[in-house]
Amino acid sequence: MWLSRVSVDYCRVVTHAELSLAERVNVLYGDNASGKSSVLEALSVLSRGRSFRTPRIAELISRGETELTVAATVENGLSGARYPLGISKSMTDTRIRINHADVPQQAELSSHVPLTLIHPGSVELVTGSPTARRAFLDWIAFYRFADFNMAWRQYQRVLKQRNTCLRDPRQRQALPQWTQQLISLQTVLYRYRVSALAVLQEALQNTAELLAALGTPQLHLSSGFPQGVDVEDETTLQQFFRDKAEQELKQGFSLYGAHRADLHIMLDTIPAVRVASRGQLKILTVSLLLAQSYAIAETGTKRGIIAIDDLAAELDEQNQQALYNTLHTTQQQLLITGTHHQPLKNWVADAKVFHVKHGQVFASA
Ligand SMILES: Nc1ncnc2c1ncn2[C@@H]1O[C@H](COP(=O)(O)OP(=O)(O)OP(=O)(O)O)[C@@H](O)[C@H]1O
Repeated sequence: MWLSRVSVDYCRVVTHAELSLAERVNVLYGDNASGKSSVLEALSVLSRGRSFRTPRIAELISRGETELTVAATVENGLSGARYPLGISKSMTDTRIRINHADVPQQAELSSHVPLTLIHPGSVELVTGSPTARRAFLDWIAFYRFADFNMAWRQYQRVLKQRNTCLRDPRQRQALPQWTQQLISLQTVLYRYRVSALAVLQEALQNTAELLAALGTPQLHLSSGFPQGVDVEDETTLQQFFRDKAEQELKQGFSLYGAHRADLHIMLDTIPAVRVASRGQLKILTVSLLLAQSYAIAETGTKRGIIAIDDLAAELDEQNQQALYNTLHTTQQQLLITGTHHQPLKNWVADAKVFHVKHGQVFASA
């Protein structure tokens, strides 16, 4: 899938923009604060329902306005289908439309916009908390496995109920029931994540040039239980939760389970965050995110959308060249932003170029 047209209304400094995109490479250049990232944030809202810079929608809506809207035309390369979709978000309300019909859930919209975003803050994937890494892996599972989203949502619901039971003595009698449900879902989620990791590892081979100097990272999934606990064995988990009952009741929330899983990213058996330089962390992050995009794109049309905000940030010329070589061989639709300096020169030659100026977007001739 790729986007042939995108329109953005009232996203930060961008009050209105229309972009007629190229199927492969699109470059958005402009001065600092001109609105390049705002356009990518708008795409992030379309794909994931939120920005990559803030969880607060109020910060995203242009000052003085009450609602932002992002609309696009999706082209499905394989089936030849073309259809519009869009999302409007106010402080209190979200409206989603796909092919002229109202849709209640963001997940449905996300499934039509397989976007991977790479931005200067992305490095938190390696350096930050496990939350980002779980979401990273789950995003692959979401696109690759049809029933993953249902299982994931069910898990969130069960976890919430179980935490209420742990916290509130009046609800305590329902604890065994929610614990059992939580146990049943452990295996399901764990297996999805193991499969997502396998897909990711295979896709990572496509980023070999980028990783040449660094070596391929070792990726290990931890289940959210102490090492040695077999999450695929219900009896083991039942006994485990019985043993931990006192500890969990004391804390008042669920201390173990898929919501505590992590994807450990290692270089030569040491956590990457402890050995890699800042530039190397960036290379590693970019490789992982590209692999994520390839993993997602393997379904259906074998295409996805990759948006890279501020491509040049912290990459030396050799790594920029390696990134260029890597991306050049893929089928993905690319949106790349940067200031109009040296780093974009590689891309501009075969790209559709947009100039972003004071929140307006102009297609270059
Ligand atoms: N809610 C808002 N309404 C209007 N303008 C906003 C809002 N939030 C932020 N801005 C302004 O929008 C601009 C943000 O631009 P953006 O981050 O998209 O720029 P950019 O072209 O990516 O810049 P850079 O090259 O520096 O990364 C800033 O000037 C910021 O002050």
